[in-house]
Amino acid sequence: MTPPGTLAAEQTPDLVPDPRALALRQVHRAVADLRRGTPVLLRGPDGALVVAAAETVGARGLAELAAAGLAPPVLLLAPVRAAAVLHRPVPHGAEEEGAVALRLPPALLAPEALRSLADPTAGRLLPETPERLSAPPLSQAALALAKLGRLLPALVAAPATEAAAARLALLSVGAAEVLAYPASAATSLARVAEARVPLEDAPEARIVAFRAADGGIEHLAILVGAPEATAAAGGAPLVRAHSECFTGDLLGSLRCDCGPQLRGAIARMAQDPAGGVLLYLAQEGRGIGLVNKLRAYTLQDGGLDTLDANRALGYGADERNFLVAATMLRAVGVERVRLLTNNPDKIAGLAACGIEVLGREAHAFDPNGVNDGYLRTKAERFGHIL
Ligand SMILES: Nc1nc2c(ncn2[C@@H]2O[C@H](COP(=O)(O)OP(=O)(O)OP(=O)(O)O)[C@@H](O)[C@H]2O)c(=O)[nH]1
Ligand SMILES: [Zn+2]
Repeated sequence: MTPPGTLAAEQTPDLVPDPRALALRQVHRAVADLRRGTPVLLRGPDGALVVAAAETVGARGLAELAAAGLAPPVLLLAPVRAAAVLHRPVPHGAEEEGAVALRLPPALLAPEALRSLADPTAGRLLPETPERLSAPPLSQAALALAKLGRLLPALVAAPATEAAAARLALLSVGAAEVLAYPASAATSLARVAEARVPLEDAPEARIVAFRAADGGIEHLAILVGAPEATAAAGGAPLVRAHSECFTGDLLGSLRCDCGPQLRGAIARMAQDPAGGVLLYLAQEGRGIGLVNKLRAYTLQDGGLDTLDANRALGYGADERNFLVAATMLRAVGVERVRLLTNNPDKIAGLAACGIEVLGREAHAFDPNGVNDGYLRTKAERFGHIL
């Protein structure tokens, strides 16, 4: 019987599940489980894989994984990280497959050893070098799930059945939903709050906050002057898609050029009669997250440049998603823009998402004596126009 004060399912016809909302919710929950060291089940068309993040899994998670798995677990790594662990060049065909599997002898099937295998900054010597196996189906979706959680893309994984995972109350998520998540979350962004916030460099500024249906972190649009009116009259305001940088934006880190770019963009928009929109995107570290950016900095102090450091962690050089920026621009009525950037990928990325980029305005600042190499790498390896 339905308890008093509640509704029976048949009395709430509006509660028909919305497949997209359900998929976002399930992926978000799976990410949270991985982040706290709990295994999850990834489902595909031809079977399922129980996975746990090498970075967070503890003894209990490993025991749950062993109990749910149909075979001994393996370690899934991104090809570049696997090459470093195996002391060999990137294994043949691994780049295309997107993942490499390694056998885990008992000495390596322990939380500390797994963290050393996952993290190139851990720097501990392993008791033995693992052996390469062929990557099981769903490996790529497993790495993608860890990346969504801004974890190192390194997972312990074993084939499993849905029944075994359900017995252990492990969460189950579809691989297709994981792969569709970034685009799906981006297009679900909606305005949730806004306020007038006069800024030192732009007294006429408003901040509009956006939230996606996944319940994840908010992105912000800073409207300087009257860009919406400019757009409504057919003009093109200045736009900057600025990825958040805690170290540069807030602390004034000298390792990058983000702080001057942020303040400089706002000041420039305040001087422009067309006004501007600064998108403050929660894509820290070009989409790898602050924790991994700090790891990348450690690797850079060891000699790698900003691009190779990302790859050594198992991430791509740039993991950002331009659909977030395009959706926000559309929501404030700005679809034709003059883009403040040196990065040609941003122009192409926004254009691919339907934003008309009428022109590019250079946004370079002099090197500060610390970020010289970083800026050089952006020009030489990312193709930045300086
Ligand atoms: N992974 C990583 N991210 C970094 C590093 N240095 C800065 N970042 C991040 O890079 C992002 C800054 O990029 P943006 O200024 O938005 O863009 P850009 O690609 O440099 O292009 P511009 O529009 O020309 O500035 C921020 O999220 C920073 O946290 C680094 O060494 N490694
Ligand atoms: Zn920065």
